[in-house]
Amino acid sequence: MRITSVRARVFEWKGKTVPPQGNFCSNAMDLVYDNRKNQHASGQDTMNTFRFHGWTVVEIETDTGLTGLGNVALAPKIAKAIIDEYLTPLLMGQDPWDYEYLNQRMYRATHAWGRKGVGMAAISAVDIAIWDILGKSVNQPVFKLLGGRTKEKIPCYYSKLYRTDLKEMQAEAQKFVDQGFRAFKMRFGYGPAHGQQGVVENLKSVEAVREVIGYDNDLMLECYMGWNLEYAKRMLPKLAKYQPRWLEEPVIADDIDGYAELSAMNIMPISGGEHEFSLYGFKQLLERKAVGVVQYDTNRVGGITMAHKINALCEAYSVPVIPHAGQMHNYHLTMSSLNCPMSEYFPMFDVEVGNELFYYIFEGEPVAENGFLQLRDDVPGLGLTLKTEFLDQFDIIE
Ligand SMILES: O=C(O)[C@H](O)[C@H](O)[C@@H](O)CO
Ligand SMILES: [Mg+2]
Repeated sequence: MRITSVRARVFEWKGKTVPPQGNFCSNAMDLVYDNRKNQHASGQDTMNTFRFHGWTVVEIETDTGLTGLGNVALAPKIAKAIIDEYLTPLLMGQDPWDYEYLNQRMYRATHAWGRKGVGMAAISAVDIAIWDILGKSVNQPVFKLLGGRTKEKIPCYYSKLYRTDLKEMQAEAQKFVDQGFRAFKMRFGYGPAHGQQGVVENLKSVEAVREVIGYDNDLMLECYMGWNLEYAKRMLPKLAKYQPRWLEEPVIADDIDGYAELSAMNIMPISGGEHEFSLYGFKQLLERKAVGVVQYDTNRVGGITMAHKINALCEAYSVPVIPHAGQMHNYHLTMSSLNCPMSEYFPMFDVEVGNELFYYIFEGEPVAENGFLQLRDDVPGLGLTLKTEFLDQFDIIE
């Protein structure tokens, strides 16, 4: 089998989006803008650089008539340029079954500038498309090529609960308790720039959500890189009584020592990884005991080939892997490893941050039932096709 074409298109959402309210989600930009209004000079909210309203879709064709689908959401236009300019020439005429060789070829060819961030995200999209082809070529779902079915079905956690009015957050939590979810991730709205008032607001929101979901359900807390070490050290003891399953990305991804210091406090597991890349990035996190839960995203970290290696590394360190975002490219990794206990799950909503956009582009994503997801044994490859229903709400950049 040989690769005959690589097509990368950017799907830019031009449909309705839900404008975030103030203090919607603490994030890495909070410390550098006017936070009293939770916005920066241009009047937009501080989360506005963390929007996923564009998505690059990769389609790889082979001489046997197969097409593989890949995707990347980080810096989609840049990812497309990297795929077109640097990766495609490395792939043409190659055998997709040489996926380790091809992953290494892309990783090493772009190593001078691409080993973190959008370089790895672009490689990820290509690698995911390659694995889609492999599954289709042997009429097996991708998870069967990675280790098979380790779970009858995949437990998943409801992920949203961005910081809004507390009653709204409680109503949202109740709605998904009623749908049978047993685990919930919420977002803080405040961080170091919001002072003691923000500390109080953060604690109020956790109290409010716990009040609804009780203590026989898991609660995870998302900071999205919006705190710093000093603030997190103050917050952890205050949060302990709420028994969170993990506290996510309290500091920026490069502050690995900060992660390690918070983990060493042993108050609650610290999770991270959605902004880390490559096998070596996770080797660092594990060796330095920075995280107690690893959350790479397969469409960022280097693709299925890289994620599969990281799954094995994490297993050796007894650190569970719960990939960022759910989505099919992650579900296959979770299904095929006993060290992946559950998946993140974003239900389909109106487009807000953009985690939901996946549903507007792809057909085939499993819908959670009673807090579980299912992957089918009889659907080859990733199990995705391109959706046509919302095409008119995208600008597509060829
Ligand atoms: O863990 C997550 O789901 C991510 O951090 C979200 O994609 C991001 O939107 C912040 O909630
Ligand atoms: Mg996160």
